[in-house]
Amino acid sequence: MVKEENIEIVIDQLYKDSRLDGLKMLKVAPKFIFSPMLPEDFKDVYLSISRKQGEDLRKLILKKNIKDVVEFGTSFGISTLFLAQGVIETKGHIITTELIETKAIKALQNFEKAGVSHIIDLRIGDALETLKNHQSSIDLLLLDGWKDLYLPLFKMLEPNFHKDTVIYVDNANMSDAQEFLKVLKNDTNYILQPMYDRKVVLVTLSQDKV
Ligand SMILES: C[S@@+](CC[C@H](N)C(=O)[O-])C[C@H]1O[C@@H](n2cnc3c(N)ncnc32)[C@H](O)[C@@H]1O
Repeated sequence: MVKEENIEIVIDQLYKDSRLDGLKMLKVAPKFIFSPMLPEDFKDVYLSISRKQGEDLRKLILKKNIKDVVEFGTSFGISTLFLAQGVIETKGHIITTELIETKAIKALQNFEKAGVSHIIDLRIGDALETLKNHQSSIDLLLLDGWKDLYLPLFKMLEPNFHKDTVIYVDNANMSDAQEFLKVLKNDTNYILQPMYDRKVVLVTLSQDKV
């Protein structure tokens, strides 16, 4: 049986460890004057969602009885653990994917410590490959990886959406997410709802179109 307190302990520990994120980012920042930010530049950085976002995601899962979750961008697993808190109660399941192997291995250890490995399928590699040919329907898609992949991933997984699917777009206020959001804004099939001062956009399907 999953012990809620074990998940909380692991989440607390990970947030403590992530306090050094700011410092680590400062160290690599000069590099980005000349070259684009790559996932491997952030191999030691959590880049996680906030605790408030995590707690609200859990509530969203319960409110909408979400069972099938797909996450792009596991990092060390903070967001996945919040998702797990929700789907434990709805008896659901999470597929999450991470490009950087060392991060994924740490995330797997964190899921083990929290006692939630049995409900999480972590796929190591490029999300466009690891989520290819996805067969089952998706209740919640969490986009929290590199922004240039948001649109191709969204298009690839769109056939798996249903009328109540929720797409949670994190870091929606970043410049490289704007092209993706523009496409969705112009698509009458979707409704966009900004949250947390536009850091997040929640996308749902227009009910008159489904
Ligand atoms: C913002 S972080 C995710 C944070 C995590 N969701 C959390 O809240 O704890 C984004 C992650 O996406 C990963 N990533 C970037 N490009 C990817 C790709 N093509 N496929 C899978 N993961 C990728 C990065 O390595 C990074 O760890």
